Amino acid sequence: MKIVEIREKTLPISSPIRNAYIDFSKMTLSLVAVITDVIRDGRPVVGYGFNSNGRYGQGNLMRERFIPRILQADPATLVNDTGTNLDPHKIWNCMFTNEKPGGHGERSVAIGTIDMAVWDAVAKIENKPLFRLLAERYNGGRFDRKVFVYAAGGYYHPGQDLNALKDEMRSYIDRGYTVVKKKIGGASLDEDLRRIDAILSVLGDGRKLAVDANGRFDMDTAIAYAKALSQYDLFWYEEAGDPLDFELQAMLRNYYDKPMATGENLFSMQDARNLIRYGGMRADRDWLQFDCALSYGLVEYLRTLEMLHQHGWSAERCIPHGGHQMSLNIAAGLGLGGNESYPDLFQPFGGFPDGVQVVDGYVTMPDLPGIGFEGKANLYSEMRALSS
Ligand SMILES: O=C([O-])CC(=O)C(=O)O
Ligand SMILES: [Mg+2]
Repeated sequence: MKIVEIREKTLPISSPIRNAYIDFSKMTLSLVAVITDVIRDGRPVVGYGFNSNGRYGQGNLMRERFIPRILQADPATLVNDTGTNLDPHKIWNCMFTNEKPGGHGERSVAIGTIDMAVWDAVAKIENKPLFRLLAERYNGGRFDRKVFVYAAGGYYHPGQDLNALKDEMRSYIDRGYTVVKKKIGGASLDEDLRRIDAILSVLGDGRKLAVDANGRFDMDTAIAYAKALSQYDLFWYEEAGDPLDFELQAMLRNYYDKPMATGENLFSMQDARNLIRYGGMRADRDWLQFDCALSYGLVEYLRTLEMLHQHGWSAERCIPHGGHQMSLNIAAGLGLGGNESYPDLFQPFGGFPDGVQVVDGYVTMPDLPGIGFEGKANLYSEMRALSS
């Protein structure tokens, strides 16, 4: 069997919101289809992938380097030993041919997106949900259909007053979420505290609220926020400083003993390892948000999980960024602590298969082959348009 074609289309996921660092008015993503010669129900098996919000579409890199490398390789070098399915690890090595180490950023997004589509195809060819396949291959068969999810929102919307912010947060709780997230650092500390107080008047408990600074703060500002946020007992304080400023992250623990989270902008196992080595993160309370779609895919994420294991970290401390069904499958199949979700943003890409409800902060994975995109009608219609 072999891959016959790989298509990419860059699509808008724009909205007028902003965090402390960027606005999303020009945000795009790459949608990828990996078309195989395996026929099921009269149609070729196609794997799909897309990159999460925050980095832009990567069609040029894919077309220049990664897609040609796969299509020019001898197909026999990209399949498993029995020749019955694709081997994501071999395909990853093929994509990474003639790439130097270090400098991860856009290339890791391009490879991560293709990797997602490859895993989707592999699980579809085995005719099972990806979370089951991952559990069988890498987790002694153990999976948990129930995955914790939290609602990420609380962006700076033009013209949104405190009452509208409260309504937004209430709507997440009404939809079954038990933890919500808001942005900080896009306003003054005083203004952010007013926003937090308003939200807590709805939630009633700091542990139901995470805050995310998107890497905006220098050391002094990160510490000032740490001191001010300490009063609330929050779910987490996320990405206070630059993602590669491990000293800032390590210093913060002297001012903030509640949970912190970071890692969504670390795009390789090596960068993740530096965070663990030098970032002062605490395995008993902090959270890691590495997002496979932005960081060389699941093949690399497996290396990251192995690295964490060697450093005494449980996979349960991982709650990936990105709000996609790929990480939902990884969470269910490999025992992560949960997954992000953006109930009203980045549609139709984010979210769950149709009919999947959030109940007491958890979703239950349905039995759809592959990642499960076919179960989300508005997403699947974009995917079909690319592959047909
Ligand atoms: O606003 C963003 O860039 C997304 C983000 O940080 C998150 O979901 O944690
Ligand atoms: Mg974030």
